[in-house]
Amino acid sequence: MAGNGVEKTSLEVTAMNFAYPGKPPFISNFNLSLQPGSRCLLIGANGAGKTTLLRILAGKHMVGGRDVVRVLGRSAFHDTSLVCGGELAYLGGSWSRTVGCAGEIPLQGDFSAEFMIFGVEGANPERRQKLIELLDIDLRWRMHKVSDGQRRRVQICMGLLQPFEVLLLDEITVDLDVVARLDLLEFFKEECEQRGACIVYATHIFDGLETWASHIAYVEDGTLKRAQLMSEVPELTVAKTLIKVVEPWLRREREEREKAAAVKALAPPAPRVQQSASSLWGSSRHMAYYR
Ligand SMILES: Nc1ncnc2c1ncn2[C@@H]1O[C@H](COP(=O)(O)OP(=O)(O)OP(=O)(O)O)[C@@H](O)[C@H]1O
Repeated sequence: MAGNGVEKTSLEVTAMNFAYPGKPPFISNFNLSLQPGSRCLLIGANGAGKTTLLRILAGKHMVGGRDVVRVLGRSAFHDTSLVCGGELAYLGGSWSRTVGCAGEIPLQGDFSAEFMIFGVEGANPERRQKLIELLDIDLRWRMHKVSDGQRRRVQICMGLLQPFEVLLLDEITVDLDVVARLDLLEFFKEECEQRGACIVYATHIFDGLETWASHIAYVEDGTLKRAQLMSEVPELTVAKTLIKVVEPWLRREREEREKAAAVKALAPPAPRVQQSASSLWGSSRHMAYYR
C-alpha cells in the first residue's frame, strides 16, 4: 500500500500493441496489472513472446504513448530513472565464456568475481554480502575460466545488488544447481513479502513454482491467454504440479498450429498482393522503437 492508503500498482500494461520491424503485428491489445508483492510466472511455448514482453516491460522498446506500459506509475521507456535508480531491474540473457558484461556493455579480458561485484556502485554492503553468500560465490573466481553456472551466479548477484521494486527475470535459473535455484527463489519470495517487490519470471522450468508464484500469465503467439491468481487455476487442484497443468495447454496449442498449417496447405494460393515492409511496419498502432 502507498502512504496515502491507495494501493500502488507495480506494473500496468494497457491496450499494448507491438510489432518487430518489417513484420506483421505480434502483440495486440495486451493488458496486465500487478500489485506490489506479486510473483507472476510468465509461461508460453518457444517463440510465444515472453522475452519480447519482458524487454518491453523493462523499457527497452517504446510502444505507443507514455500510458501504455507503466512501472511504478511511470512510463517504462521514457522514465530512464527507473532503471538508472535500480527500481526496475531486468535479468536475462547470459554472459559468454570469453566476454563479461557490465549491464549490456561487453568487457573483454580476465576479471575476478570480486572486481565485477564490487564494481557496482552504491550497493549496500550487507545486501552484497548476503547475495555473495546466498549464491555461494568465491570472489577469487576468474570470469573467463569459471563454469556457466558460476558465471551466471555472478551475473545474478550483480543484477540484484540494488533493491529493485520491479524485477523481470528471463529464464535466469537455467544454469543453476538445485540448491542455488531454490535458495534464490526463497530470496525472491522474501523480497516480495517483506519489501513489496514485484517479480515477473519467464521460465520453462516449473519445479517448486506451484507454491512460489502468486500469479500466472500464459501467452500464446503474443496473446495473453490467461492471467490469474495461482490459487484460482482450477486445474492445479487436480494435477498438483504445474508441469501437468501447462503441458495440455501447450499440446493443444501445437495441435491447433498443425491443423491450421494443414488447412493452409490445402487452400488454393491467395492472389499475390504487393505489400512493402514499410506498410506492414508503418501502422502507428504497432510502431516501436528500441534501445
Ligand atoms: N529482434 C527480433 N526481430 C524480429 N523478430 C523477433 C525478434 N526477436 C524475437 N522475434 C520473434 O518474436 C517472436 C517471439 O520471440 P520471443 O523471444 O519473445 O519468444 P519467447 O517466448 O521468449 O521464446 P523462448 O521460450 O524460445 O525464449 C518469435 O517469433 C521470434 O522469432
